Amino acid sequence: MKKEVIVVKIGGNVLEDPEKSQAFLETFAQLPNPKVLVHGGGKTASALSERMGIPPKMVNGRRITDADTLEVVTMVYAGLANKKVVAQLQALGCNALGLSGADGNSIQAVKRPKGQIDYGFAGDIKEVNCCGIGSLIAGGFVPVFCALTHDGKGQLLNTNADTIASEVAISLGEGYSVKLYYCFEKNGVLNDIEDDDSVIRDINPKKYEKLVMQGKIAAGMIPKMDNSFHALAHGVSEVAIGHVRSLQNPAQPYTKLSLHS
Ligand SMILES: Nc1ncnc2c1ncn2[C@@H]1O[C@H](COP(=O)(O)OP(=O)(O)O)[C@@H](O)[C@H]1O
Ligand SMILES: CC(=O)N[C@@H](CCC(=O)OP(=O)(O)O)C(=O)O
Repeated sequence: MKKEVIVVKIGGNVLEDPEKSQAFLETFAQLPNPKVLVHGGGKTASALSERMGIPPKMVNGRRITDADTLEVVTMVYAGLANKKVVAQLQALGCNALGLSGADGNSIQAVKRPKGQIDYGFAGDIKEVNCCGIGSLIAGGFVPVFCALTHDGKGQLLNTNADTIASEVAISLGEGYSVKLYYCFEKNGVLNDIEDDDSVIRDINPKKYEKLVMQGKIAAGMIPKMDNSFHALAHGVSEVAIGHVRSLQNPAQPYTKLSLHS
């Protein structure tokens, strides 16, 4: 039987709030090893970008990353956000090791080709170095990835953190039974976004399509769901979306994804 590993993604909405962030990190630190954390930071990047006089531009939930924006996101994701998370985890006794996709050649990507929209320095993942990540895990480290990849020719690229989480989970599937958990500020995928008690417990692609058509699933939830189904279709054993409470206590409601009804 394959050994289990959990890949957890935490978004910028939780990280921005010191109390929520601390509560999440305490729960994450208590999860058994092996484990991997992927964090976002989009909200902090947008705020710093504004302060620097570079108005953030998002299209379909993805950031248009021109050269100036790439500098901002590199400072925020690989610097401020990653190092804060790592230091807090260390304080909780979790041997976190902060990484961008360039470190240890962990995640290579290609610059997204210009289509109708030019996303600039945004990267589509080409290859995850599962051996490298596997040896860090085997060495007792807890890899903590930020939302940056590289193209192998010296160029850093901005890559959606939900996508990094699903691709890292898929690559680890070669050696492990992988659980992927998207943790965010709500209780799960909601039937009514205003009602945190309306968690949809199970979603398959057919139900997802219907919920999108009804306008019940929108915005940042769409890439999260697409990444979730992609991970399930490529060997990840279990994918869930929910609040940190359900990571701590599986009896709490959360959304479980499946490919079949
Ligand atoms: N049906 C839904 N249930 C829950 N959240 C939803 C739903 N539809 C859209 N959303 C939005 O998706 C967001 C989560 O995606 P995102 O902003 O990418 O989060 P994060 O980066 O924090 O992981 C929620 O904050 C919410 O506004
Ligand atoms: C290309 C692209 O859009 N990258 C994202 C990466 C950060 C991210 O995904 O952060 P959250 O998880 O907090 O949203 C961005 O710059 O916003």
